[in-house]
Order: sequence, then C-alpha cells, then structure tokens
Amino acid sequence: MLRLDKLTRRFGDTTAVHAASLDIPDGQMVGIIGRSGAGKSTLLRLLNRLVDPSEGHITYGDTDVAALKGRELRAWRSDCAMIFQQFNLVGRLDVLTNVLTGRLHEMPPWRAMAQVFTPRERAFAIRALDRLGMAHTALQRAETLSGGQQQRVAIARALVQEPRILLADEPIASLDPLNARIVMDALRDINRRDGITVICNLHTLDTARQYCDRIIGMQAGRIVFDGTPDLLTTQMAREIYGAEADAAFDETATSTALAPSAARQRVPA
Ligand SMILES: Nc1ncnc2c1ncn2[C@@H]1O[C@H](COP(=O)(O)OP(=O)(O)OP(=O)(O)O)[C@@H](O)[C@H]1O
Repeated sequence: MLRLDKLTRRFGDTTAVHAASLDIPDGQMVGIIGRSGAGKSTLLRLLNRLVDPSEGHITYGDTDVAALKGRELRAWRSDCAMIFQQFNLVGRLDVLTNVLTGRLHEMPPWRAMAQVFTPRERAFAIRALDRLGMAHTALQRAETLSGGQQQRVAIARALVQEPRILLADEPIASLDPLNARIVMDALRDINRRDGITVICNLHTLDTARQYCDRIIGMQAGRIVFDGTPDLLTTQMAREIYGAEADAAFDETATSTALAPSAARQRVPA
C-alpha cells in the first residue's frame, strides 16, 4: 500500500500540491485528472522523489519514502518506473540498448558504464519488447520509430526494471488515437496481469473513465475528487477541468475504432 499523508510541495509562492492524502492499494489502476497546472505532474514526481516534499509523508508498506537516501533512494526509483509524454529514449541508441538501460541499477558500475549486457539480460529485454509487439525493432535506432512505437519501447524499458509501481505522466498526450489506445491497453495489461500499480496522469476524461479503477481529480494542487469512474458526475468533472472542460470532454483520445466494451475484451484479466 502506498500512503500519502498531507503531502505538500511548494515552489516559491505556488503550492503545486496541497496536503494530498491518499491510500493506494497494490495493484490498482489510478487515473489523475485535472486542468493544466493542477499539480498532477508534481504529485507523480513526488512519488518517485524526482521532487522532494515541502511537508507531509509518503510511505510504502513500512518504508518512509521521503526519508530515503543514496542506494535506498535509487532502489525506490527503480521500484517506481516512470514513463513520460516525450518518451525520453536515447534516439541514437538502438531499441534494445534503450530497454536494457532499465537494468542499469542492477549492474556493477563498470558494466553499467561500458554498457556490457549478459545474454540473460538481453533475452529479458527482448521478451519485454515482444510483449509490447516491438521485438522486431530491437536493432533499430530509437529515433527511427514513430511516437507510439517509442512509447511502447519506453514501457518495455520500464518493465525490465521489474517495478512495483508504474508512473505514467501524460503517456498518450503526444499520440494519435490508435496509438493512444495501444499504449493504454498495454498499461492496463501490465496492471491486470502483473499486478503492478499503475498511476497515470491523463488529460482526457474518456480515457480515465475507460481504463482506470479509480479517478483522482486535482484542482489548484488539491484533491477534489477520489472515487470510481461511475461516481464522477459530469458536473463534478466540469468543475475539475474548469475552462478546459470542453476540450477534455470532446477529445476522445483512445476511443477510435473500438467501443470501450470491445476494447476491454481485448485485454486478458
Ligand atoms: N520546478 C518548478 N518550479 C516552479 N514552479 C513549478 C515547478 N514545477 C511545477 N510548478 C508549478 O506548480 C504548479 C503545478 O504544476 P504541474 O506541472 O504539477 O501541473 P500539471 O497538472 O501536471 O500541469 P500540466 O497538465 O500542464 O502538465 C504549476 O503552477 C506550475 O507552474
């Protein structure tokens, strides 16, 4: 269980996250929604300690996450894999090497520096790529892939970290509807089959409703909604998004060819 207790982060006069308290059980798929600047990215970055809290606590089981340092902090970061809107692959490196960088934390420093990987590590990375339908691109430079393909490689890199939690910061914001659906299907498959907690910032409401067990709505740094998708009324969603409501409601980021029910059937439980 991941527990946030009155978690706060200030940047100068701006309170990006204000006294956020949440319990997230292992294996949940959580969507965080809110207008631009609501604090969604800061909340995710607090969880893997890319950003430190100004106040409050983060605990995972018995671990005081906010107090971790050095090797323990590095171990926590590998437990919390993160994917980003812009994929963050190294374009000039081949796909397989990009995925293998997800294992660097497990290697002795000399091997990490020299990027010398064992056959077992390579096989593991290929299996992760294969799961995302990307094994055939293993020897291609990452920069030659489309955005949707790059995001699938980024997910494979996250998977080889063998994380307990997968944080996804607007993972589909740069993708067309078909690729957005492929990426969200992959995240849900990882959540359902591997039991990995997935916490995902999402811009569009339909995607959060379609894929997440639980939706957290943020407004000006505060959590203003926390519940299952069916509890999120249109009126509440409009309040969360404010002036961005029409865009968030109109954009159907993932619902292209398939109706939500059909999409759901594609992923084994
Ligand atoms: N490093 C920083 N320095 C100063 N202010 C910051 C920093 N990071 C975030 N903020 C501010 O904190 C607030 C919340 O930002 P955050 O990026 O978390 O929002 P968001 O909901 O993820 O927005 P978006 O959807 O546009 O990414 C904003 O007012 C932002 O300007």
